[in-house]
Amino acid sequence: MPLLADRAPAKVNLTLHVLGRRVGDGYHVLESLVAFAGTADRLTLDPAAPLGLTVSGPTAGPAGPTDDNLVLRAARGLAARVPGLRVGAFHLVKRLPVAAGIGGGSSDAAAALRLLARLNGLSLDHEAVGAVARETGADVPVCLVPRARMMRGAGEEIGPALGLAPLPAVLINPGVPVPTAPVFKALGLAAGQDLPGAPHPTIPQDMATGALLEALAGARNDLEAPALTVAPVIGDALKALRGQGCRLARMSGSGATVFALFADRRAAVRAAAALRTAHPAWWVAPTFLR
Ligand SMILES: C[C@](O)(CO)[C@H](O)COP(=O)(O)OP(=O)(O)OC[C@H]1O[C@@H](n2ccc(N)nc2=O)[C@H](O)[C@@H]1O
Ligand SMILES: Nc1ncnc2c1ncn2[C@@H]1O[C@H](COP(=O)(O)OP(=O)(O)OP(=O)(O)O)[C@@H](O)[C@H]1O
Repeated sequence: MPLLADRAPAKVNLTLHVLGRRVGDGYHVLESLVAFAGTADRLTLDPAAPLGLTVSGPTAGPAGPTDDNLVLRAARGLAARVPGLRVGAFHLVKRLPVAAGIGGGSSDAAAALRLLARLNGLSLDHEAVGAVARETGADVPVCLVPRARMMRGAGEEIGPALGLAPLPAVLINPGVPVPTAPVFKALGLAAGQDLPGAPHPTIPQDMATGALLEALAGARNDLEAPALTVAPVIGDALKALRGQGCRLARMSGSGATVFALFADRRAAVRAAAALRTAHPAWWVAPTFLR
């Protein structure tokens, strides 16, 4: 059987409202419009070999020990739940920045589940696939079918694909890894506490881009302020994007990656070139979000 291959695109939280913090597991309750970039890691699966993983690519080192990789955690989780599951040897080409708020590890795990589902003729709606996605990380369920949609709860409630027009964008990571847990902690919510704030705008199916941009302007990322206390360089990255004549600039997830939306692809490519010249050490990616 030939190699199976898939892409693991970067996840971008176009909005991220924190509604409060749950009693019990202490996870935060969110409402987030999530979209996916063209920029991606790449994952292959060789079904002729035993379960394993090799990693190459520019961010293979920062992704940490191979045995702890979310690709293997997801694969082992699915094998434990589905008797007789066919597995294989994965190879990950890691390009996305790590601990960056763009869910690279989550998207890799979701790609592993898609490849195993394909190899075994399983539907992505299979109960075991959903359960393993939730166990592997809060962002994994939304990455299973990477199309713009709403995410709620702690990440386990996934809305339908919204059919938005692709948004020309630039992603920037200023090179500082920002782990997720300390950013949520810096919000300072006690278990059971709500975070007051204007409600999330409704995003209907097939929303026109102009109306979407208006809705996005009226929304926010509640993790931006706490992330700025953890990594002040995020402020420099936002300022650099805003200097490029974008329609909207905001942080994704728990940072440090920030994104800007542009009127068209040419404007995004031009801004990316200028940002690379001004900040050669930053990761800069012009892309479409969809
Ligand atoms: C910030 C987001 O990226 C937005 O999409 C996600 O909510 C985080 O997703 P993730 O990195 O896959 O999160 P996990 O690896 O499951 O959790 C990392 C840590 O973040 C905190 N966490 C995560 C998700 C959530 N809804 N509330 C939380 O408080 C918890 O302290 C947890 O220990
Ligand atoms: N395939 C993987 N890619 C990246 N990191 C991985 C992977 N597997 C395990 N990890 C570990 O997971 C941690 C978080 O990595 P990741 O890049 O997914 O964070 P993130 O972009 O902040 O995610 P999120 O937006 O979901 O919070 C890293 O510290 C890394 O050691």
